[in-house]
Amino acid sequence: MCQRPAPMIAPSILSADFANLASEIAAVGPSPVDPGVDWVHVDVMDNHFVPNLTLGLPVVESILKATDIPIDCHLMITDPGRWAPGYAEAGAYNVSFHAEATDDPISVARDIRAAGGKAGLGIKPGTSIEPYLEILPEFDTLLIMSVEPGFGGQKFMPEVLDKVRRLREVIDGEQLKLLIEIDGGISASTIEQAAEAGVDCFVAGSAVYGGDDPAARVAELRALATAASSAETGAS
Ligand SMILES: O=C(CO)[C@@H](O)[C@H](O)COP(=O)(O)O
Repeated sequence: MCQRPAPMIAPSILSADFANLASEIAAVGPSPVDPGVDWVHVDVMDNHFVPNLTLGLPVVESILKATDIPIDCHLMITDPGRWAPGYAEAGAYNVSFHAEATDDPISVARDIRAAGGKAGLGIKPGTSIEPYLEILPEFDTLLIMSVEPGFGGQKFMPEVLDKVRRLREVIDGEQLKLLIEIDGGISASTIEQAAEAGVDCFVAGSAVYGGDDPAARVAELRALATAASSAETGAS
């Protein structure tokens, strides 16, 4: 048992109204029900790495001008070495690319950090984290996918929590400064088990933007994650 930082909530705008991104992001900012989300999660998909197409750097640049909330870019693209540093240069706080998309994750991570961003490594549900454990210090975030990347609104895959537990053990044992982020199917019914397994940052798309009160949904998720995480670590 050890104390961990308060759980972070990162709404995914994949489920927001793309014609009104500035107001959709403002809707999860500080409000009477919640202090405001920790990160806004932006899914960049290229229709090559995943069978879907979303948005790219020009839209991220506009989002960065529209909000002060740190932007968490999740690149579901081939050739991240070519594109990822540009998102960090533009001002994205965290830039995650996929382990399955490159043979040289260390170089990509170093280029993101050199461009001023935090570096994240995305891991698909079927990918083992074992080969990556020895390069964890190269990263600031490990993004564990709990659905197959590509679409919002899919069912949470609880089996990926074994990877979260393993990571938690290594991070705590080696006292690494690394956040575990989970993405896919996170809702009021699944967030507690993810928090108990050791997740730090929770991405939620449809659970936040699928209803008519995103701030209330964020507050609910935050309360559930905080209670479950505190029970697990023994924090009061
Ligand atoms: O990266 C992805 C999907 O590939 C996610 O960020 C989704 O946006 C999560 O959506 P929900 O599962 O929370 O609806």
